[in-house]
Amino acid sequence: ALTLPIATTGEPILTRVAKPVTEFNQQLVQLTQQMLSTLLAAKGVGIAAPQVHSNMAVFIMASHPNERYPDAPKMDPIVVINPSIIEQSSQQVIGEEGCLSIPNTRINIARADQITVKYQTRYGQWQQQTLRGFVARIFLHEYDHLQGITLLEREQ
Ligand SMILES: O=C(CSC(=O)[C@H](Cc1ccccc1)CC(F)(F)F)c1ccccc1
Ligand SMILES: [Zn+2]
Repeated sequence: ALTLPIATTGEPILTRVAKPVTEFNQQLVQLTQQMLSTLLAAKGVGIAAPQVHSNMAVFIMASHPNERYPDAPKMDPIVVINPSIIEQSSQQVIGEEGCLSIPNTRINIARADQITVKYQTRYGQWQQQTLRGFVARIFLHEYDHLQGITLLEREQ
């Protein structure tokens, strides 16, 4: 099967800091393919490597309209590797989030509405982008996973 088991709350992998990717090889391409099929099968809008028991600094964002965010942009999945956050707006927005690793849970989280980020593509090319709204929210949610942080640690 192309999908991978998803780690759930209590599994140590979810609390560890992910390691930077240094080898942009076929193994990495395969991991991103398996993460994508796992994400699509779970009907999520994002997934991070630690959630599929890999400690690599990799995640995928795949925004699409959903009942919580009906006007969410429909976008092609983006593979994000070795991300960093360059700037975050002081303006925050509270929004409801879910997590594939915390089943049947919805938590309201305050996040910066606009962020400037830097990351590498699956081919190792550096990208710098400004993200807003729901896509910024997904990025920050997945970025947290790479720091070993989940919604439960963010909940007020
Ligand atoms: O599609 C989901 C399912 S949960 C999901 O896609 C997580 C990503 C996410 C959901 C909502 C806001 C930000 C990120 C996936 C995770 F946990 F693996 F990262 C969704 C849930 C609540 C609000 C909007 C969408
Ligand atoms: Zn999550």
